[in-house]
Amino acid sequence: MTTPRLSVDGLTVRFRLRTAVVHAVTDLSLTVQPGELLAVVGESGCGKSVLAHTLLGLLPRNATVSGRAVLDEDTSLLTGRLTGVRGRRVGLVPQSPATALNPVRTGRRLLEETLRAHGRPRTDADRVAADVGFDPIDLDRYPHELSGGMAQRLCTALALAPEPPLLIADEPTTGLDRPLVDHTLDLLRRRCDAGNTVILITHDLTAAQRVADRVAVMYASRIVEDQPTNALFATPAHPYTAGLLDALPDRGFRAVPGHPPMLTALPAGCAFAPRCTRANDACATMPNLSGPARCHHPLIEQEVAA
Ligand SMILES: Nc1ncnc2c1ncn2[C@@H]1O[C@H](COP(=O)(O)OP(=O)(O)OP(=O)(O)O)[C@@H](O)[C@H]1O
Ligand code: NI
Repeated sequence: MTTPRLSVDGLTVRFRLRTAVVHAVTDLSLTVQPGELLAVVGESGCGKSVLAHTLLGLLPRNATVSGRAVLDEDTSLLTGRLTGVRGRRVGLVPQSPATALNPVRTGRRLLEETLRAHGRPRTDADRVAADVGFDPIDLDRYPHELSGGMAQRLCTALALAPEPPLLIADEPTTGLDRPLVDHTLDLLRRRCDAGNTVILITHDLTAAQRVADRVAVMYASRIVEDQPTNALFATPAHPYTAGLLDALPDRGFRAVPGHPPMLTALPAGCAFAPRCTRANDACATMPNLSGPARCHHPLIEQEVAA
């Protein structure tokens, strides 16, 4: 099975509530090549998990989706009929492992069922568990007998068991100690080095820096910057990206002042403008992508150095 390329084009997701519409993902485009590890970062509520669920066809009934998401040339992720294909080709490490695990099955049973469903021997269970740092002895426990970090690793093992060429890992290191965080990140990196594709959703920029080839920064439902990892950390172009980097412990520890806007009431122009020290009248209209960033006045290299 060759690894597909993922192309997302103009993806837009809305949720209808009784009195409002949530703009969860807006006009989002990206391409992930085979062997590439793309990190998607951004503050809580910016639409990262909705993006993941959309690619897996897991949206609730109050959602409407437009745009395109295609694996290879022929496999559209957004058509319900291709669920079987998707199940084998796209894996998800869910953000909330505790609620994702069937409570009446032991870890071993869950893992063996997944392996068998994908034509792999049950006897692989111990190895798949050990690979993610889950002690095979603990496979005989039920989900409620697992710590948050153990449930997290079991979910990672379940997502990897079918050996999906595209894995979307939504905050896969939550609840893990530093050594297990690094173990998980390195495991994802090795998958890419073997030719698979990974999308790592994380609020942890240090994690992204450690393993990602590219980083996409989301703000208020849109990608506002998309750059190779080294370039993004050395010369962020969007003021929001620069703000996220300034919040890192080794870079000044200054959080971006203010809060993201409500996704039910987004402004017509740049949604970051109210928090942006560079904002001016131009920001009342939505900026196009200029270079790597969607901004009317992106930072230039000299400013980043200053
Ligand atoms: N089923 C739904 N109905 C209405 N709104 C929803 C639904 N699912 C998600 N949302 C909203 O969509 C927005 C994006 O949520 P999402 O879970 O993608 O954020 P996130 O970037 O993953 O945040 P976090 O870092 O906290 O996980 C939020 O405002 C959320 O409340
Ligand atoms: Ni999320």
